[in-house]
Amino acid sequence: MAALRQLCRDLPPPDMGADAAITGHDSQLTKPPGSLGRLEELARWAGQWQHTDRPRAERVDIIVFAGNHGVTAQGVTPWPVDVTRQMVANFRNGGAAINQIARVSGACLHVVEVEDLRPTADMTHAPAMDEATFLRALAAGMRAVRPDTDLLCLGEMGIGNTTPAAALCAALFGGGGAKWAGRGTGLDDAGVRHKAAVIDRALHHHGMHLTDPLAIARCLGGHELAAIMGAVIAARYGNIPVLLDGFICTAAASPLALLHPHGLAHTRLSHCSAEGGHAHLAAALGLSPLLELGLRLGEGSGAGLAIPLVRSAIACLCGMATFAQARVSEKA
Ligand SMILES: O=C(O)c1ccc[n+]([C@@H]2O[C@H](COP(=O)([O-])O)[C@@H](O)[C@H]2O)c1
Ligand SMILES: Cc1cc2nc[nH]c2cc1C
Repeated sequence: MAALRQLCRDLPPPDMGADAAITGHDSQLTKPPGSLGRLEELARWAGQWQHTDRPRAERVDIIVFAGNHGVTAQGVTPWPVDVTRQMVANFRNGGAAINQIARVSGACLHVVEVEDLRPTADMTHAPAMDEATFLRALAAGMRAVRPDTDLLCLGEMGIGNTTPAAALCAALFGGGGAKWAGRGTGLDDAGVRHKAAVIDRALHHHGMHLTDPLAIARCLGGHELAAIMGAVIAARYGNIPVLLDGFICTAAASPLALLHPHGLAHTRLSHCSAEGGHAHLAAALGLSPLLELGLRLGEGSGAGLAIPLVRSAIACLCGMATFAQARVSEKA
């Protein structure tokens, strides 16, 4: 745990030389300054973290981390837990939404069954993971990041995982179960109230241990959430910008924001999920979503949909003519 904490404290900074070069080049391109809006910032972000003034998004990976959750014993999801394994098979057979989005976006999809889909402990009675399991799940996420990736999209699959995600948010940012519990895969109002009460019970059970972001991630998180955090850390050390997906994915990365003042600077939030807690979480982290499509699927779907935005941003930065090259007059 001490080594992990140090790794989080020592996260490398962006390349501000690349940033300055991109800003200079962008000002020469044949468009009114600022007219590409957030695309200009996206291209600069990619360059800062790839450490180059000519960023690329050719090799794009989408990794879906799958895991199961002991807290499903508390009736927090309307779906049977077997659906996690069944959906993993569906990903492998090409039949899920993310397979179609990955194909259209030109990304390579990888699926990782974290801890072989064994469930975590029920967080209302015990820490979801012991230290060894938490570190193993985190390391699985780190290993899944390929060093030659230009851009990494993260997603998850895990029946019941909106509950650990909401519990994590409540412990990290305050507000209790009622603020963070949402409908997930389709709970009704009574189901959401029950889920909020389950979260409050877990928070109460772990109360005295919940001051440290890593302890929170271990006691209230999940295997696939820990793996996502590992992947976000590995990407930072590997100079790979990251697109986060929905509520669970963002919650999984959140401990890093409290362990390092710029812990999530190499990430962008691809979209704002319809899961109620996601907008609260984006606000707490100061992240502004790229898309708002009413998605609440997970699987990395929102991250996959944002790939063309990053590609377009980079294509404009690297492919546009300058005023001099195109013989276009500059602003008077
Ligand atoms: O990405 C999101 O914001 C999101 C919001 C609601 C549900 N999900 C997906 O639904 C599953 C968890 O929902 P639940 O109701 O079983 O906790 C899990 O597989 C997630 O990928 C995902
Ligand atoms: C069918 C189904 C597909 C999913 N994909 C991500 N989470 C999911 C949850 C369910 C229930």
